[in-house]
Amino acid sequence: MAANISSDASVTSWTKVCDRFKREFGDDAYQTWMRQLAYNGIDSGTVELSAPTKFVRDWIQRHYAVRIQDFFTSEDPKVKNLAIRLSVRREIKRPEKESEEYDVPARVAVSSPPDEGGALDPKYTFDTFVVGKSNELAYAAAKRIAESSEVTFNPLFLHGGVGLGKTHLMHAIAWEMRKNFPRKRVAYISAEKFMFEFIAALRFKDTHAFKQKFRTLDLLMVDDVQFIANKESTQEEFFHTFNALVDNRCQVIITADRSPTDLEGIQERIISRLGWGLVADIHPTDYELRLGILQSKAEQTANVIVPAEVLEFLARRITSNVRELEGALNRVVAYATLVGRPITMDMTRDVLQDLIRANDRKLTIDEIQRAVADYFNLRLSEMLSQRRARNIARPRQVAMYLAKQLTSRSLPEIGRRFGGRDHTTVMHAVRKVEDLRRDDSALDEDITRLSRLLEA
Ligand SMILES: Nc1ncnc2c1ncn2[C@@H]1O[C@H](COP(=O)(O)OP(=O)(O)OP(=O)(O)O)[C@@H](O)[C@H]1O
Repeated sequence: MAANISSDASVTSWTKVCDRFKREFGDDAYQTWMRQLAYNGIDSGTVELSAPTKFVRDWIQRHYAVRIQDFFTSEDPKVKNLAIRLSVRREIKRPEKESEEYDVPARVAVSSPPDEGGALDPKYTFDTFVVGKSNELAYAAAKRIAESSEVTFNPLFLHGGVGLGKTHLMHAIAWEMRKNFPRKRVAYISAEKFMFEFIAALRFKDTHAFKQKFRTLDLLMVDDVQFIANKESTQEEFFHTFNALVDNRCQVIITADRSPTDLEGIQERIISRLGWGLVADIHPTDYELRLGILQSKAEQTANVIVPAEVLEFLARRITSNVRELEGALNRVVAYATLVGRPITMDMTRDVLQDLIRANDRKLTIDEIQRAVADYFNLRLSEMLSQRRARNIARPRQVAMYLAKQLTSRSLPEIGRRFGGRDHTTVMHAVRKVEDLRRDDSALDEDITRLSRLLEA
């Protein structure tokens, strides 16, 4: 514990930090989280705070600690670290299971109903969801649930990486259900909120109301179920809720960032149940889908024309996820609107410098070899062989050329990766292809297309 460190000046800093927190994150976050912290002072450049429970501490650590430290540093540049310790616990009566989850901020409402459509985002509908190879199964399953009065598969488990449209699809189902079956009780809740409500119910000894609320639904959607990993008692309740709903022929839809079998820290029996119905994976987007999504978003952007080459450029370069892709388009549109100039390629590159750099992925020689072999209908083994037939040697030279152009590998290294060839062979291939590109427009086009594919 820091000694003699809570001087008047540092207490004033704490007050200012609290004010800044409130301004940046709002009063709710302040009341729920920040107010739970006690300020102990600053010791050798480390701010010492204490939290009443591990849960609160971890939450603040994960969501707010970086900003809290920034606020302190801007008050006092000598602050270099932030330590949040657990304060001495007051005793509370615990439910059956020992778990870190029980202490919750008193403000979490016990009686609030699940979001029965109320908090749904009006932009997330089936109409605004662009379908491609990577998400067609998830889309079809979502549509089926929203349109049919029968439960055909239960649960629907949607999984995929961040920002690929899982939440969008859930909201779309809720909207559509509202339209098709207005009397059905549909609830959408994040697993995080489910946990909060459950903990609050325990705290206020109101688990009966909690159970009632969830077990009388026609459709329950739980987003980001990975959140309840290692939260034993929440899992317990989730499992019972889930079973009760399925037994009542109520549709359950779950999303997660990975497949049921890859979920860690979730009880085996839950994992096995999650896999009972339909498991639909949303894969990362391909170029065509990214372009389709951008075109659709650009059409919804009033008053600003986004040139096709800008959309193509974004679809090629921002590959991480749809949320980032959307963000990139929004940034360019906002900039153009602000400065009152039409959107151009130069402007786009300029505005998105950081994002483009972050998305620049390292292409490997192996990827190039596979792509070229595919493109020219060869087997990879043929490409790497010693055969000199023109239909094999030429693609091999093209692949070496692309490896030189698109990676930072040295000539000897590229040679080694092409069946142990000498660096002079690679040099010869690069020059040969450069010459051919000038004279052979068909080959030139092939190479342009291949580069695009590889860089997309
Ligand atoms: N196929 C699509 N068509 C149109 N918009 C999409 C599509 N996929 C994703 N989006 C948009 O991308 C953004 C991120 O999607 P969403 O929030 O649904 O992702 P998520 O998979 O739930 O991510 P997370 O795991 O981070 O919660 C949203 O604005 C959504 O509308």
